Amino acid sequence: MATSHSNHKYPQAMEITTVFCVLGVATTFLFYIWRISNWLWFEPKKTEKFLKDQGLKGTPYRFMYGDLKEMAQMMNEAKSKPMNLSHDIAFRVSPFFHKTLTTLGKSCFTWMGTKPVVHVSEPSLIREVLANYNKYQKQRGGNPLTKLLARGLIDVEGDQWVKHRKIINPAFHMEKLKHMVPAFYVSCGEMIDKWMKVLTQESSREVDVWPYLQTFSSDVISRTAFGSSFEEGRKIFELQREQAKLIIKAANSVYIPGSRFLPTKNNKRMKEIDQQVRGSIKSIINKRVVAMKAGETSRDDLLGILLVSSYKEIKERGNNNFGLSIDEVIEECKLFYFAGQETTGNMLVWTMILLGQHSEWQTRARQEVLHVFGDKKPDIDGLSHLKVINIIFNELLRLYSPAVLLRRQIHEETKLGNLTLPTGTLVQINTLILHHDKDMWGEDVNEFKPERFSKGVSKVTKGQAAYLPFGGGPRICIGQNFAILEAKIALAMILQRFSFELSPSYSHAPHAMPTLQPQFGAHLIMHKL
Ligand code: HEM
Repeated sequence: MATSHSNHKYPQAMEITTVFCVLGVATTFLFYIWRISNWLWFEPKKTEKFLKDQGLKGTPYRFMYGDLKEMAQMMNEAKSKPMNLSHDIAFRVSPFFHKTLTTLGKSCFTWMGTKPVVHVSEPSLIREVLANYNKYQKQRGGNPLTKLLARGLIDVEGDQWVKHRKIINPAFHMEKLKHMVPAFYVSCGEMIDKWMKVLTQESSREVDVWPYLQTFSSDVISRTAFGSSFEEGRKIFELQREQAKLIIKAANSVYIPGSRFLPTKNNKRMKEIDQQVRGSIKSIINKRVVAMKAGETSRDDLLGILLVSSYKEIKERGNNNFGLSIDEVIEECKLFYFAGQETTGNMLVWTMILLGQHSEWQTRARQEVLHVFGDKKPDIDGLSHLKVINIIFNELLRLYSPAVLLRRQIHEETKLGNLTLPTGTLVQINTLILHHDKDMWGEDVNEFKPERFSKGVSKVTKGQAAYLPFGGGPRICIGQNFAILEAKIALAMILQRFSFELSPSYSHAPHAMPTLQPQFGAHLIMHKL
């Protein structure tokens, strides 16, 4: 009896267990469906309403991609042909943001996938965003593989940022930069020799100066970062360049969590490059550490200064946590390439293109260089007398700012002016669009007029945060002086030996990749002087 009773009970228990299992699976399934629907639809729609209710205009949220597809489509269209020779370039460089800000107003919102992007154009609010680096942090999320290009100072927050910035700062003091001038001479001398060779048969000839300037600015970083390990540095740079292309591709698509582990061709190559780059930098650092421990005096390259500064912090504070680990030093070295090479190369290429177009300014700049240095190498003291070149650079960095936008992200609900921004919002400052804003700069905004800066930057901007080629606030570019010094020396040396004008084959096509570059090169007619 007992047996038959229990036989009867077990199937019943099994049924109940099965029901619970099915219910459990169904609940888990529904939970994930709910979470995914929330992430892809309900949250963005709620945010859209929240922002609209505050009177902010914006693009309607579109499932999963937000505005990404339209952005890519508009960018491809813009890229498909050059533009006329005008400095009104924002519509080509940032077609989607330019169109949106023109139609919806300078303060509005758009969508990077599921994330809202609030565009900030009011100088007082820009100042607030840039000043509060703890509230407005660098953008997080997306494809983690994009971090393979560079982390380091540009990517850390809070106390970590304070620590890194303190250790790296000495490398960019004017006093230290002075020791880097010979590296600038050698790299620029090599570029000029190459142009001279191209021009051996004729006194003038068309040259696409863009690849030469890219090699110049990467050689400068290799030499100033690694000193005698320059050749190894060069190889690292080539790999980083390939990495940048793969990363731009990854960053411009919607990231499906976990997809970085898929063995796709892109993913595999990105990881391979990362290993090679890290391995090469590590071996340079190890050699240097061994040499330093053996009593060799530190070198005046960025790596040497970084190591000394890090050891000094550890010694003074008596704790390894105050210094940088080898991994962190590797990241800082990678960052020098990423942050310092392309930007400075771009600054120089646009300078040559603009001086090739505006010959009266080229003549004035050359007269100044010859007056200050004659045909001698430009020395650091003389550089401070280059007033014309100063204002040319100011105007150039306004019209053709290498970094076209700054982006931040908030991690809790935050008040900005009259707006309340929900957690996770991206805040975007469209530097290039701001630099081309008529209301700020006047009717002649799209003209190349260096004289507008003759009384200094703050006179033109009336002290407002409206001119941001190097960013602003505490996280302003650490390499600003380095870049200006390098650009001044290079331009002075070029002007001493060549005059140049735009070639008829030059196609005007400014393009953000991710920094502002001439898409079809920089074809100039170069004349030996
Ligand atoms: C014309 C040349 C350059 C331009 C236009 C430029 C532009 C910028 C901008 C706009 C930022 C701020 C980014 C942000 O706030 O999100 C920045 C940051 C930075 N730049 Fe530059 N840069 C240039 C050259 C350099 C050079 C030569 C180096 C180093 C060798 C460098 C290293 C850095 C670093 C490490 C940061 C991060 C600073 C921090 O977060 O504390 N830059 N740069």
